[in-house]
Amino acid sequence: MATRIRPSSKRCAVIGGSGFLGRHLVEKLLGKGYTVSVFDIRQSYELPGVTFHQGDLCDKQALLTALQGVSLVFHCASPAPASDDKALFQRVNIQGTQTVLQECHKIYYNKDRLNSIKEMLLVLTSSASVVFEGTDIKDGREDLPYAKKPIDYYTETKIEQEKLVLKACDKENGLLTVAIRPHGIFGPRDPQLVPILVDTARRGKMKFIIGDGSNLVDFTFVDNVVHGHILAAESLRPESPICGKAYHITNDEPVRFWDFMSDILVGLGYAAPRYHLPYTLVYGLSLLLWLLSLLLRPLVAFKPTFTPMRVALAGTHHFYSCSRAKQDMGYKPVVGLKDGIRRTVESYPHLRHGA
Ligand SMILES: NC(=O)C1=CN([C@@H]2O[C@H](COP(=O)(O)OP(=O)(O)OC[C@H]3O[C@@H](n4cnc5c(N)ncnc54)[C@H](O)[C@@H]3O)[C@@H](O)[C@H]2O)C=CC1
Ligand SMILES: CC(C)=CCC[C@@H](C)[C@H]1CC[C@H]2C3=C(CC[C@]12C)[C@@]1(C)CCC(=O)C[C@@H]1CC3
Repeated sequence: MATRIRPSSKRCAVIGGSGFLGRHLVEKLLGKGYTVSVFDIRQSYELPGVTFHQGDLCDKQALLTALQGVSLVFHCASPAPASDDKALFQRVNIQGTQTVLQECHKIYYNKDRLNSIKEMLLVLTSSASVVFEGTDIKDGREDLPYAKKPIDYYTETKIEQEKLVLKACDKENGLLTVAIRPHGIFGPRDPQLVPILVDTARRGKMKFIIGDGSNLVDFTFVDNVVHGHILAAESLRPESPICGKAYHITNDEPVRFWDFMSDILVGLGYAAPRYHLPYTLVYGLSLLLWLLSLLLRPLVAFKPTFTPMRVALAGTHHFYSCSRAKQDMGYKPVVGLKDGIRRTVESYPHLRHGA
């Protein structure tokens, strides 16, 4: 019979802990004296103080094993937004999240009183994009309605996932939940932003600015996102105002999308984009390409670089207010944007021009 592990407030689980954000979160938690169970479909590193459980989020038994002895769960697993596999998003983000909620309930109810879990705490990594429909958002607050026409399957399922988690918050039944909505996470080891940007530059496609280049966007250094998650976890108590709510976590320094991209590109030795293209033209073309890729899918598989979502992200304003997080949990970014960009650029020597 498996040994029962007594839960401790310094033991937690990170679902998706092998990923970019997950690993940064795990490292910070270890530094704060937590021991961590990582649950992920892959194992990408080893660290003292971390127990790895390799498995799929939808596998109840595997998940239950990983959550033994834990009363704090961070859920930051998701398929990559670049995928267009609708079934995968539904399975992982919706069914997988339902499984997480069920297993959290099970841990709470199956506790023999010796375990003395007061509450199960669940911190979900949602996304500020749950309110983004492809049009400008300026200083958006958490009370903006969810996107009625989500721009892709990723966004569609992140909305459902957040609704499920917030609705499950139930003080009477010992499950406390909160959702963190980061935006544009960047930093060392990010598999998306810098690699996509550099790849686009290396293919000679980073010459153009979509629109007039004045659109303001939030980019959030990964340490700030981690800080927001840990603050949320440590503030999550039955009497706390954060129970069952969503919180924007950003760098709180909106920046022109194209200035941010140029700073990274120039920092890595590439030329900044210079020529302007009209936004509506590029967006229209991206829609056409996307439709074409769907129609031709049975014959040829091609993935357009310029998806409608990416063009919308590159050509509109989308920045969010963090005043709710500041007020309810004392959030303040710990790393400024300039410093974050410098640290990020330095962490990618292999992506420098000519490397
Ligand atoms: N990167 C960004 O800019 C933003 C990310 N987010 C959210 O942050 C979270 C983390 O994102 P990243 O670290 O950037 O992504 P990532 O792709 O680096 O990490 C996700 C992790 O989830 C794991 N995973 C995927 N499917 C799984 C499954 N079926 N069972 C178990 N594990 C599974 C992956 O193996 C991976 O390690 C995601 O929920 C994402 O939606 C939200 C806003 C912005
Ligand atoms: C703010 C935010 C939510 C960022 C998320 C990260 C990615 C969606 C971006 C990271 C690199 C970006 C990028 C483009 C679109 C958005 C990203 C993928 C372009 C494809 C937009 C059109 C171009 O001219 C090239 C860009 C390359 C980098």
